[in-house]
Amino acid sequence: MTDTERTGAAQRIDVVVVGAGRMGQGIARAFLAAGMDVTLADVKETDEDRVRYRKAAEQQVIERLRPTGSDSDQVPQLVVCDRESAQSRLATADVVFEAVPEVIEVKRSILSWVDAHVAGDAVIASTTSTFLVTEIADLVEDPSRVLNAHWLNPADLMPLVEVSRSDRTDPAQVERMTELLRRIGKIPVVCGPAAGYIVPRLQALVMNEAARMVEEGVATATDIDLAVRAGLGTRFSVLGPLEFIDWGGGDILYYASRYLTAQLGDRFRAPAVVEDNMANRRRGLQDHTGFYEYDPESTAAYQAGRIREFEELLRLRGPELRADPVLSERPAPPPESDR
Ligand SMILES: NC(=O)C1=CN([C@@H]2O[C@H](COP(=O)(O)OP(=O)(O)OC[C@H]3O[C@@H](n4cnc5c(N)ncnc54)[C@H](O)[C@@H]3O)[C@@H](O)[C@H]2O)C=CC1
Ligand SMILES: O=C(O)[C@@H](O)C(=O)[C@H](O)[C@@H](O)CO
Repeated sequence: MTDTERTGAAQRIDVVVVGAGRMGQGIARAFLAAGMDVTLADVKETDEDRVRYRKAAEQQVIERLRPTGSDSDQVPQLVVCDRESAQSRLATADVVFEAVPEVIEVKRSILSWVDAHVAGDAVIASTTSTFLVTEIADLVEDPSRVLNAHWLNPADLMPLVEVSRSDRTDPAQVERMTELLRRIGKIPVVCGPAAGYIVPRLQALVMNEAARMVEEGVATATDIDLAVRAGLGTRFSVLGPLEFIDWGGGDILYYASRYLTAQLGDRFRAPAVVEDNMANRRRGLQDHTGFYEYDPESTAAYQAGRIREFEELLRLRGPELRADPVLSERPAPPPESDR
């Protein structure tokens, strides 16, 4: 496809998803829901009944598809194909999402196969949760067209997609990917080749700390989950964590981190930027500067806007948060002395 064709408002973009499992199906659904055609390629070579596998994958994509957000009357087309048919699809692809298991040998073999068949100017995106884009880039001949597109699960529902690029990724390919993601209603963020992107890195700390609290008997799993849904999660869906440092006060985080470090250990130590902001009176709203700059003239309006977002969120989510828990907890094992 030429650049002129590509820049047209309603231009067709050939999307091929390689790997028809949980993420591949979700990604396919995200494109279909936005009114775009998609090819979902099942490329595993095996004696198993892959015809049946492909039929099941197709059924799962279609069954869970919600009404399309597109204005077009045209029904988007899903093609679920095998390795052989995928080759011709790759030859005309604009964008390829690799969604095979998180095993580097499998990624290597599939990406090298993709590389051998894909159109010369297509962008190749890995959905890997862990491998750095710098490692993925080494698996194809032209690293300038490689990036990671980390969709969150469930891929069709979660708005965020983290796009991770290496120094070798062509910025134009990053732009092309973020544009495409926006076109299907996703919210892309761009990050460098650092382990854990943004979300897995943050959520691993939260999830491990929650598990640790169960282990230590601090609270029940039900109460910890409710505390996150009604507290942390509710707040962080309106105010990002850095915005909340400024909102609540960088001084509070500075003091809290010292206390928690003394009580619970080094994993709570604040980074230098928090100490530095404290020392230089960049404590957020109160100093009109912190991680963000605040114009005193418009601060009240900004705060009122965020409060309205809270109210709207609670209007929608309040009843679910107050409902009885839907899960029953696994009873804690007896103490070792009783076993
Ligand atoms: N499951 C999750 O919650 C998330 C997964 N990811 C990432 O997405 C990628 C795909 O993960 P899932 O969809 O969960 O995996 P999955 O196991 O559900 O699907 C993998 C697909 O690859 C196929 N496959 C298996 N072995 C193969 C081989 N040797 N050659 C070619 N195809 C093969 C399978 O038949 C299946 O269609 C991974 O890199 C994973 O880390 C990213 C975010 C969340
Ligand atoms: O947030 C997601 O959907 C994914 O990033 C995952 O769950 C990853 O597989 C990882 O964060 C698991 O801990």
